[in-house]
Amino acid sequence: MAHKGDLVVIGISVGLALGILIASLIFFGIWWYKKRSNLQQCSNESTLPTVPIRMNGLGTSNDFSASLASSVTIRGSEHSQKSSPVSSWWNHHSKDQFASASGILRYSYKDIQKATQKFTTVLGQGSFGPVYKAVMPTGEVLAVKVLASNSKQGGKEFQTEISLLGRLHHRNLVNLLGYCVDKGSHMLIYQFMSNGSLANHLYNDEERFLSWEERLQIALDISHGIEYLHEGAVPPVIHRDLKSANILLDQSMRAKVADFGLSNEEVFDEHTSGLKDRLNPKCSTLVVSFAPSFKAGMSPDGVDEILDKKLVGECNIEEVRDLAAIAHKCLQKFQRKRPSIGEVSQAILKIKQRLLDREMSREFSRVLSRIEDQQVELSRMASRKDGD
Ligand SMILES: Nc1ncnc2c1ncn2[C@@H]1O[C@H](COP(=O)(O)OP(=O)(O)OP(=O)(O)O)[C@@H](O)[C@H]1O
Repeated sequence: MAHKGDLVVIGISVGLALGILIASLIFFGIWWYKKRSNLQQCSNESTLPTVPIRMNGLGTSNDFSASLASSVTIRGSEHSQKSSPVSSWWNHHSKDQFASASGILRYSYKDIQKATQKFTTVLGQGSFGPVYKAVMPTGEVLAVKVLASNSKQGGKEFQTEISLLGRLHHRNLVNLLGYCVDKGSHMLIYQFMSNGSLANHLYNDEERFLSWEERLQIALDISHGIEYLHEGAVPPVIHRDLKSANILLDQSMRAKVADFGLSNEEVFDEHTSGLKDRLNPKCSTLVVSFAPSFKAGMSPDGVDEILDKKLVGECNIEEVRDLAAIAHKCLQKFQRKRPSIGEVSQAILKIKQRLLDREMSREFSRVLSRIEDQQVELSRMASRKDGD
């Protein structure tokens, strides 16, 4: 017969064992429940929309899709995404489901028709098709590029522009804000650039004169935009149609690079030489800023001959020469002799810094001379008072 003390020990042990078992069951139950609800949440998120589709220019619909995410490479994301062909999303996903993971909104044909007053607000005409100004019911002003139905490369360009611009965001690039695929029309919707193209400002005498300071800033803006395309985008993007018509100016005359219709990611070949033809687009970056007729092979000393006549006497010729020297380097025949776009930006920044220093010392001497004038005036008043 068991001893009374033994029974107590056995009872406590059994109790402890049961307690541990129950605690483990509770712990396991909570863990399992949490895991299950996490999994459920993840599967819900993967089918959930990332971006609302705007309908009628007002609200948002519940028609969402994350489908583009697989075909769009966002900076810092896995390189493997690059292998998704641009056209695959177009062929394999319903148009109604398409929405970009990068915040591009979808508009209906009716929205755009209304916002462009039945397509009467023409801003210009490019090889892609006409561009219209659109005022949305919210007051937002946009630029709508309509893909001409007879455009040869239009369909492909349209796909390229959406997939490229959807993932490229920089203050010196004209951002794609939306698109419209409706009633057989394809449209791209961009931020509106109220001061139009740089080409217009350079070649149209009726446009306001661009000062040297503004031109230098425009060159810097362009080089920053291109630097982002070459060195910030993954994979890098080469514009391939960089010209003053594709540089647009905002209300503060700050420049943004536009029109990626001819951009082509295929120029990047990571297995061979990296960026093929790496520096070609850089050549035109600076040239537009001061001399419409700058030519390859021209010495930077010849800059006086090609300087925009409107700038003569209105700029610091040393700064002009320095900028010409950078442009000249960009036009070198051999690629290895040309600077990288990062070097170009740095070089322009230095010129801008000198310009700012010059402006500051000019302002300083202006203030000094004002103080001197006041001192003279004060001593004159003091001597007059002494005379009284
Ligand atoms: N986002 C915008 N904001 C304001 N105006 C614009 C905008 N985009 C284009 N435009 C105007 O529409 C015109 C045509 O633009 P588009 O980009 O279609 O052609 P392009 O660049 O002039 O020529 P191409 O297509 O041959 O390169 C531009 O010159 C500009 O005046």
